[in-house]
Amino acid sequence: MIKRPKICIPIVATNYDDFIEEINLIIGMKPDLIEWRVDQFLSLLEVSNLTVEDIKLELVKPLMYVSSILEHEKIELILTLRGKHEGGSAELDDTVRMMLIFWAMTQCKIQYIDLELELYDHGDATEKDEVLSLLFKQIVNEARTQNIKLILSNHDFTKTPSFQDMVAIIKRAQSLRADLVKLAYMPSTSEDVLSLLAASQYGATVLNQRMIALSMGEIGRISRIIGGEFGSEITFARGTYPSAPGQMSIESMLHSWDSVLMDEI
Ligand SMILES: O=C1C[C@@](O)(C(=O)O)C[C@@H](O)[C@@H]1O
Repeated sequence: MIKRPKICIPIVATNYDDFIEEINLIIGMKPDLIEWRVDQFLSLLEVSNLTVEDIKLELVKPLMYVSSILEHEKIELILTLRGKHEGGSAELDDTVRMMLIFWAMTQCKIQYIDLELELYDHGDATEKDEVLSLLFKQIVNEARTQNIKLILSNHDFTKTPSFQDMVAIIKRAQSLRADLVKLAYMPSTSEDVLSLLAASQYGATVLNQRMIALSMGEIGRISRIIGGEFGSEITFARGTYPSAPGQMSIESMLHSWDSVLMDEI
């Protein structure tokens, strides 16, 4: 029987009214998880002119709303405040971003936090890097204390790394105590999709690492349906708007699984 991963739908609203409308629509779609893309929510604000406290004020209402309504609906929440260099939408400094993530974790019930692995692994040891590494460790510790699952992620919207590079990324994230490692890449060829799935399976079976693996765009779409067979535990479907190229509606996803299962062997 084909293994179905959990389905996550992202909220990509850019203001509070749209946010409320979107979340209620998405709840009606009955996903297993909802990802709040906080970077999208902040994307129309001049965040570089705001203090961290100002940004917290913008976030507090939607944060309380999303966490309480999802707890009531028994849908899990992934909080993502992604950096620009990995496809995020807000012009936020990495340090501010990490401070906001940490703060959000202390405000309400969140089940998963998504952090780019790159936030920890970013080359030269400058003073700023040290601050970032410290904040990274604080977030990891807070996640442990509160039993929030830590997703360490890596994205590339232009290409797919080699199989060896993907395995190295999984091992690195594993050494930083990731609960789940997420790989999301754009393929140029179908071989890239195969490599991504192979890396996911290697992570899940050989490295014993919980995985999420997505190949984006049109060629990659198949990975969103069959990823479960290759160890990927969560797939992303489109809600009101997609948060990445290639996302399908939840109905198409369920339909594709049903049609494979219903056809007798
Ligand atoms: O990392 C991912 C996966 C994703 O990029 C996708 O390809 O569906 C969508 C993002 O919202 C999420 O954070």
